[in-house]
Amino acid sequence: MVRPGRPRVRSAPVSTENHHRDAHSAPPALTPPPNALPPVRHPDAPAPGELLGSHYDDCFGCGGAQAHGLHLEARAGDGVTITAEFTVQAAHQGAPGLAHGGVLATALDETLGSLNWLLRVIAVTGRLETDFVRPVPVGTVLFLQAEIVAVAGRKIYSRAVGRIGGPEGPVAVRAQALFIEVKVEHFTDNGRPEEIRAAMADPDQIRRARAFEVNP
Ligand SMILES: CCCCCCCC/C=C\CCCCCCCC(=O)SCCNC(=O)CCNC(=O)[C@H](O)C(C)(C)COP(=O)(O)OP(=O)(O)OC[C@H]1O[C@@H](n2cnc3c(N)ncnc32)[C@H](O)[C@@H]1OP(=O)(O)O
Repeated sequence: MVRPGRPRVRSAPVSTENHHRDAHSAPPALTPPPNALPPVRHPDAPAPGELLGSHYDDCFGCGGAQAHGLHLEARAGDGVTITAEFTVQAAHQGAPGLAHGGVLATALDETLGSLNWLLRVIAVTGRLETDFVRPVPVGTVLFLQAEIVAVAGRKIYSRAVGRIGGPEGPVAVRAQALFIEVKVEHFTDNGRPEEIRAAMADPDQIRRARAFEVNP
């Protein structure tokens, strides 16, 4: 007799090969090609230890104007690395008392996005692969560390890790990513006109966009 309800799924053996992935075993789309080069820190990049500041006040990741945003603060590190922190708020829950996975992915995405500032390149996320290693309670300070691994033309290969509480805390999330360099027109051609108009009227925003544009 066939009973209605949830089908029984016999679980197949689970491969553990991806559990502790590093740059040497990245999936194909996230593996730098043979012609990739090491990243070069731009001479005008913020000094190690300097806060990067928000790239846009209304950014959900780093903007000050988003009440329920992450308010993530990123700081330049040595070489082409950054660190960042954000405190998981009640508005960021998925399960009771725990951070939503999408919010944690946002924190990784924002940290990796900020990292491109050290190259003085505007880039957007093409691919972001995230491992969720341990649950992150509300109230946690998530401490993120990110680095660019390699650059191939417009493609920027990077990775990040998020730890609970501080730089020595247990790993909660990891990510590998591919960012693609774009021109300012990526935003001006595609963004909703009212926000683009407001951004164009804001001298701070213009200055930030120009800083990217003069990239030699
Ligand atoms: C006054 C106004 C001023 C405004 C100025 C603002 C300044 C703001 C400053 C900083 C902003 C940073 C914001 C940070 C926020 C955090 C980061 C995010 O969340 S970003 C949002 C999420 N991401 C997207 O919305 C991308 C959507 N996707 C696209 O627009 C396109 O797909 C794009 C640009 C990524 C690529 O399109 P193509 O036409 O330009 O280039 P193709 O030829 O398709 O790709 C180039 C290469 O990349 C590979 N590629 C592209 N996507 C890939 C993927 N998903 N996986 C693997 N490879 C991929 C391709 O295979 C190709 O490789 P081969 O050159 O042939 O070797």
